[in-house]
Amino acid sequence: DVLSSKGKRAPYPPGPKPLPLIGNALDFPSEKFAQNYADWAKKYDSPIVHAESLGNHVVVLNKLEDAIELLEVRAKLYSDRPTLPIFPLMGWDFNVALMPYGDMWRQHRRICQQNFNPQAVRKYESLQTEKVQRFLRSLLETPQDFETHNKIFSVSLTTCMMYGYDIKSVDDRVIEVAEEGNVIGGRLVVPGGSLINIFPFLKHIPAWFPGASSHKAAVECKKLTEEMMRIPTDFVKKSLAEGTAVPSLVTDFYERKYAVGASEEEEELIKNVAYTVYGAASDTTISASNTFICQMVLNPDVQRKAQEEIDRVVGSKRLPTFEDRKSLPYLEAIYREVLRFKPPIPISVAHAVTEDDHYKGYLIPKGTVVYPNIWAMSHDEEVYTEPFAFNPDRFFDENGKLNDDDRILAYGFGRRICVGKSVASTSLWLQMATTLACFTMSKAKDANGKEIEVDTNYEESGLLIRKEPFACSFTVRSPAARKLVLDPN
Ligand code: HEM
Repeated sequence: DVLSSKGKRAPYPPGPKPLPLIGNALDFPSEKFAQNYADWAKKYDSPIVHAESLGNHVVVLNKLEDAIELLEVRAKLYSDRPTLPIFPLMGWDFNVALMPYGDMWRQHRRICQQNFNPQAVRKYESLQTEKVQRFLRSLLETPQDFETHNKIFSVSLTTCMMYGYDIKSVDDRVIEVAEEGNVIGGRLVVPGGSLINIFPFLKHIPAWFPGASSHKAAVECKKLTEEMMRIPTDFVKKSLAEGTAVPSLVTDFYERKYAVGASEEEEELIKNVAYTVYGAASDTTISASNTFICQMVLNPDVQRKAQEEIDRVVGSKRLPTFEDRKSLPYLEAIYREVLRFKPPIPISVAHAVTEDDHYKGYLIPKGTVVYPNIWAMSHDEEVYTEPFAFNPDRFFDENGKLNDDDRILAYGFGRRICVGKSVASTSLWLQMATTLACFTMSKAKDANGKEIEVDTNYEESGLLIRKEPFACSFTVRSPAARKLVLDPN
């Protein structure tokens, strides 16, 4: 059915009209991707929109049902990733999240699944508990630095899970290189970010050539990526040699390798997974937990209701634990609402199509880059009334029970769905539960005692959104809460 009855090929989905030669090169948004593509859906009166430049087709799905049909029901065709010619130059070809659909990806994904499935992640519970307790203690000591504490919580949790490497300060070189690498990399890979993506031959131009600035940035990015992999791996080897190693993905691997041997291939797999997870796990979780804090300040009634629930179910003599999760439905609704309200990767990570496909009368050609617009779906007025209000009550049915809308769209779709979602869910939940149990979050006051308005803006960093810095005051809720923070066990 490639050709319609008149012998013409089926049309592409609607979208801006292409110009001769350059197609839609000038139409692609360079910022606010999610909002812009949602606007296209309105403008062209179609939830599926399309644009094209120099043979590169992009399709954006703004409705959940289309994302499910294409990315999940037709997963066999829609599970590839667009590989940009720039990735190897950046050292990003080892990133599991960006690998093409195939055996190499499958081998890496299997290791992720073995470690991060809902049962397996229980092995991280004591580590998550330890890190959350440190987070609470830092909040008590220097509440004004809550953003730093929040960052250290997520990053150190990840580097401990992967390398047994504890990060205590944001000045740690591993944080620095990852951040620089991500900023440079993020700029290069956004649509329209680098000419190298459009003109692959540019990658043969040496970095020192005048004007080869994105090439230079890629080389810099590669150096940083290699450093980011090397520092914690060296740490693991050293700590094993010194007998100070603690269990982690990479430590366990090298222990096994030294004891019974392992192939070089296996070593690469483990190193690539650890490095990918470091990039995938921290900033996403930080984005979500900052949304949580910000919304608690802006919605004191929601906060109070959650605290009442925790007080009722958990009491004040101990901190909430994972066993309490099923007994705290309102907190569960807050977790859902945080990720609905501000999905950390609003248009997700692009999928790519491996064969020509037809859908709803449109042609989606082989190689098309497909973005599910998570933000548009989670703000779909037909599904969520008043989508721009932060309201956990939307997740309860008329009998006051949690409804079955428990699919967190923020984790993406199909075979490439976030493989770390159980880690993310448990880390975020424990952080939210214990913070609410011990602290009240409210607007900070300036030197004159006047409330400081909360900055609700986000900054786009590649495909990720990060909360802009904002002021917030953390007040310990009671002497009992203070005691729990200081002596949680
Ligand atoms: C709130 C936190 C997080 C959010 C919102 C998030 C979101 C996402 C999204 C949207 C994708 C792309 C899904 C798709 O292509 O359809 C993804 C992929 C991925 N995530 Fe997460 N993520 C989070 C935390 C984590 C954590 C904690 C880990 C690891 C422990 C992780 C590991 C990965 C990996 C490895 C991939 C690539 C999967 C693949 O391409 O096969 N993520 N994540």
